[in-house]
Order: sequence, then structure tokens, then C-alpha cells
Amino acid sequence: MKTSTKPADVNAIEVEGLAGGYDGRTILQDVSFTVKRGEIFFVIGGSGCGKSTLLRHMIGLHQPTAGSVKYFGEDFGAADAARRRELLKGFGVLYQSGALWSSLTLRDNVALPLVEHTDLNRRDREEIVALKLAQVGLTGYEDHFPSEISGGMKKRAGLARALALDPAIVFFDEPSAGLDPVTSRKLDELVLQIREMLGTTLVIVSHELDSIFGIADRVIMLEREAKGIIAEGTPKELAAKSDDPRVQEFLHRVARAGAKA
Ligand SMILES: Nc1ncnc2c1ncn2[C@@H]1O[C@H](COP(=O)(O)OP(=O)(O)OP(=O)(O)O)[C@@H](O)[C@H]1O
Repeated sequence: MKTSTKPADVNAIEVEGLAGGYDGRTILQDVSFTVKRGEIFFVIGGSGCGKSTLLRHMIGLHQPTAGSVKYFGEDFGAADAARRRELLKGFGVLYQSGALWSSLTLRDNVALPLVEHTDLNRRDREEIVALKLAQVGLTGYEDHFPSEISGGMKKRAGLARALALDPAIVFFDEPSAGLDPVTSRKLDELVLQIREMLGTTLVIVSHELDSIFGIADRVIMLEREAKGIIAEGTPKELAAKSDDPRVQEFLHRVARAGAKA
């Protein structure tokens, strides 16, 4: 499934010394890593280690207590509110729940960011919506409501909406949550296609081995006690060479579960 695309040698994201948490409780400290443009970059680790927390601090939903996050060289935390809003338009974000509006058709769900953030007229919006739904294989479902489509299709529709503004970076929290293995693999293939077609940088939170080994260019592994990164590299490198038992246990535990699936 893996493609030959080489990520460009440009840093899309630079996280330096990031710390964060909730209500004075530190969940992450001194977290540093970079993501190259066009890379499919996974944040992996056991439940509660802070994967979603890292994402939330990276996109400004929570303020880091230390460190910086730069997008294409620009410091997100140092930007004023207007500039932040501008930068946020360059991100597509898909939360675990998918969060499509149940009262809106797929067409209107995907159009929402265009209505909110652009001055495009209705006809131009419709064209973009049709293109985005085509990119995720949902042509013909424009008038369906989320309740009328499968879980995998909802994720695809969420992806179409996240892509509406042609973001340079997409953050995807647990793509395979709630999906069967076959549907998960199809979603993985779609992620690869999106990167191929659009050159999008993808940051994906996941603990699912099939996805990690199937499509991740590189991963960081977080650990709860360490409050940060305990391993970084390609999944194969880590599985073969890491001498950290936590990394080995995590990857092999998931490997066994993945092999059955
Ligand atoms: N909004 C919040 N307020 C307070 N504590 C939170 C909040 N969100 C997460 N936490 C706590 O932060 C820690 C890390 O949670 P987080 O959701 O980031 O982990 P995760 O690695 O994404 O886990 P999972 O794989 O189970 O989704 C947990 O102890 C969690 O209880």
C-alpha cells in the first residue's frame, strides 16, 4: 500500500520544548519534533498518554505552558488573534467523533467551512463541494444526511469537509475509531491518495498497527509516565531496533491484534 512519494525537505511543523496539560496538571513536557511537508506523520501510544492533548495544544485549542509550535517557519503561539485565525484556515481537523452536523446534508456539511471562511458565491461553492466529495469517493451522496451513510462514509465526508479550504496540513484524531478493519484499510488508502493528489501533510493520532505500519512515514510514540516522546522513527525501524521494552510491548501487542484482524 505504501507509495514512493518522498516528503519534500521542508518543515511543515516544528514543535520545540512544548509543555501542556489541564488545570495545572502537566500531561506533556519538553516535547520536540518536526514534520516534513507531505509527510504522513503518526502520533502513537497507549490510552491516556496525551496524543489528543498534543494535537489540541498544537492547533491552539489549549495554550501550551511552554515551548513553541511553528507552521512553515511561523510561530503560531506568537501570532496575534487575526493571524492565528488566518493560519487556522490552513489546517483541516478531524476529531475522533467525526462531528458532522446531523441536520445538514453532506453537501451542506462540506460547504460549511466555505460559507464561514470565504466569499465564494453559491455556484463556486457547489463546484468545490462536488470536487471534495469526489476526492473522497462520495459522488452521488451530496443530498444524504449523515444518518443515512455508513461509519466509513462519515469519516470520508469528514475528510472532504476538512479538505474544503485546501489545507496544507490535516490533523486526524483516531481515523479508525469505530471502523471495522476492512473499512479502516480503505480509509488508509484514501489518506495515501490525498497525500499523492494534494501533497497534504497529515498528522494522525492512532494506536492501530495496520495503519501505523501501512501508511506512516514516521511516528513519535508518547508515554504517560514520561509525559512525552519515548521513541521516534519509522515504524519498521522502531519495531526492529528499539531497545525500549515499552515500545516493543506496544508495537508487538498491537501487531498481534493487527495480525488477527
Ligand atoms: N479536557 C480535559 N480536561 C482534563 N483532563 C483531560 C482532558 N482531556 C484529556 N485529559 C486527560 O489528559 C490525559 C491524556 O489524555 P488524552 O486524551 O490526550 O490521551 P490519548 O493518548 O489521546 O488517549 P486515547 O488514546 O485514550 O484517546 C488523560 O489523563 C486524560 O484524562
